[in-house]
Amino acid sequence: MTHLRLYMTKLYGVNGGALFLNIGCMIIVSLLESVGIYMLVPMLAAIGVFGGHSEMPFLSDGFDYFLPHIPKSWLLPGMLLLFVALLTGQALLQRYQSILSSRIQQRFMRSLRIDVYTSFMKAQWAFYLRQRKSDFSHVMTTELARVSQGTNLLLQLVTAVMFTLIQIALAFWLSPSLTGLVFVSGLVLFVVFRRSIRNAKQLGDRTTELSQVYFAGITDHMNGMKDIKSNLLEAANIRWFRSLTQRMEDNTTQFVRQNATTQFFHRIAAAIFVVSVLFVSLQWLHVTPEKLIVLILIFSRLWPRFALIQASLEYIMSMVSAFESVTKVQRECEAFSDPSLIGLTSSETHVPFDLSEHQLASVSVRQPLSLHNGIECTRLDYCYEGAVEPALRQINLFIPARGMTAIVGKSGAGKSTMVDVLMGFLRPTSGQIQIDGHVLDDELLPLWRQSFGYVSQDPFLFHATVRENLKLADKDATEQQLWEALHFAAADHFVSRLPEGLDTVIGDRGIRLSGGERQRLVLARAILHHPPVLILDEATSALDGEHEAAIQAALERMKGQMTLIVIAHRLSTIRHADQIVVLDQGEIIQQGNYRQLVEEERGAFSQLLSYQSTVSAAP
Ligand SMILES: Nc1ncnc2c1ncn2[C@@H]1O[C@H](COP(=O)(O)OP(=O)(O)OP(=O)(O)O)[C@@H](O)[C@H]1O
Repeated sequence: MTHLRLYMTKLYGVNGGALFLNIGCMIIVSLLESVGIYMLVPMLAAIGVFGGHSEMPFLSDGFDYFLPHIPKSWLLPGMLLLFVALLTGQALLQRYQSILSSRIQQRFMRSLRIDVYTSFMKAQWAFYLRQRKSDFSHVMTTELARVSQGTNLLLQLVTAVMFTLIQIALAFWLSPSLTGLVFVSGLVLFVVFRRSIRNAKQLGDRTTELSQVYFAGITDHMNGMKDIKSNLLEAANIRWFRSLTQRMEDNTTQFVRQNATTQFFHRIAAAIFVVSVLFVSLQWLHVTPEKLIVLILIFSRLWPRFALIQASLEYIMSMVSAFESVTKVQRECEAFSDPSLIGLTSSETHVPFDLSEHQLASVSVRQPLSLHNGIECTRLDYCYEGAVEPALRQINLFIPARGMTAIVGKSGAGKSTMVDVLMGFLRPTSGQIQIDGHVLDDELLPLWRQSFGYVSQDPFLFHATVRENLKLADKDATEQQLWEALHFAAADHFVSRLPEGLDTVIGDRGIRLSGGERQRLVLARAILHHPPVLILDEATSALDGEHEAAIQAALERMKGQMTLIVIAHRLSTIRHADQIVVLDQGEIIQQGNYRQLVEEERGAFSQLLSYQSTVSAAP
């Protein structure tokens, strides 16, 4: 119920007055429909079915007053014309109301999509370490689609309820006792089937769970296709997929079976009910034939609405689960909101979900810090959530501006964690980082985030052209600047050989390029906006000797202009670093330049070097 209330509040928050306008239109459409039904009586009277006289309320007086004044030959055409005019008016209004309903639904969905997507974007990196990425795709696609369907049904439900209430009022006016009877029967049916609404919610929860597993599974399998193929896991995966889709099929069938059963009982009840109405009206209540015609017309239209209300409620309850999972993810994201993206909070805008272009531009324009002295880490600790041992402990380190600092160590030593903490993606558990003497806090973080370029071990490229991928870093970069950056990253030769040069579309995540080519493109992108700090996390691991030497030479040239922080497994690449920091189990165990560290023969660095030379000398 809390989620249903939240949902309604949001629906109203986004659409405001349009919701009331929609309800107003629904009331008028329902009223016009009732008048249409009611007009059948004078029409039938005009044909002479009731002998030219009617006992219907209002109409009897009307007939007595108007009929003598209207020429008989005009009566039927006049009535028919009025009937057509009425139905045309109703159809026009209904058209308007359908469009309005759709706009309400679309506007609400857009708002919800933007809210959820914005909260994903605003979440801190630490949040993504805890979550399966497929859960986000699942929420953004399947769950939001279910909420959209639910919203449509909700609006239909409101229409059905409006129609029902107005028709009941009309029926009550014609025959209170008969209407009372029908109303009580409707309520009894509703109470009898209340359980099925509760069941629908449970089935909806299970649908959410199953589709989450489905989504996570196919995402993992697509990402790990090479491993699946190389380990002959195809058959096992097909078996898993069959079993899961079987459960999904059973769940949906169970829901539809329940819904169909409810509908079945409603239909049986409708048949019994029409017969009973006829019997009770004629035998005991002595209802006149014209009233009976109108009442049967009303009730025969009303009863399917009862059934529709019941069916819609079941569907809506199953959709509430989807809304629940959307709001859950959104709340979790908000709990991990990144303070450096505070500009994306749009509560002060007129339309809360709609960030203006200006706001978006203001948070995406880079205004980097210029680093003068350096970055100082003092007694820095970092422990991952749920981990027993800290990944970084008591790190005291000064990274001088415009120099090259290399971080090395065995696998799992804490190098990537160190870089993530330096970038402000992970907040230290204790200790602090100072940038030119200023503590890296929530206030400084937005500026700091604009001040570095980063190339990861697993560089990311979008399914777009080379040009579009590069321009993500600087949308105003000129052709010359693009080629300069490519040249710096030793990528100009291979890009110029691509079929359409800069305008060649590279595949999904750059899959059509080799690992080394991807790394070089991402490096070109990172330096395009001339960041004061450039962080390379194993950024040259996939390069061959020739290209690595080209990048080394370029980095050499950059020394003195920007601060370089490099994580490298291949120790030959950091020969010219100003300082090398050796990490082991999250601690700094050695520090100095290449020559100093090599001279410490029993030191960790010399050991790392000897492992590497043994490996590279092995036959
Ligand atoms: N998301 C995480 N949750 C929990 N522990 C983590 C997480 N990421 C890393 N760790 C742990 O933190 C420690 C340091 O990991 P980190 O990735 O920083 O090492 P690394 O030196 O970069 O290793 P590699 O050279 O293999 O990339 C490791 O023990 C690792 O298991």
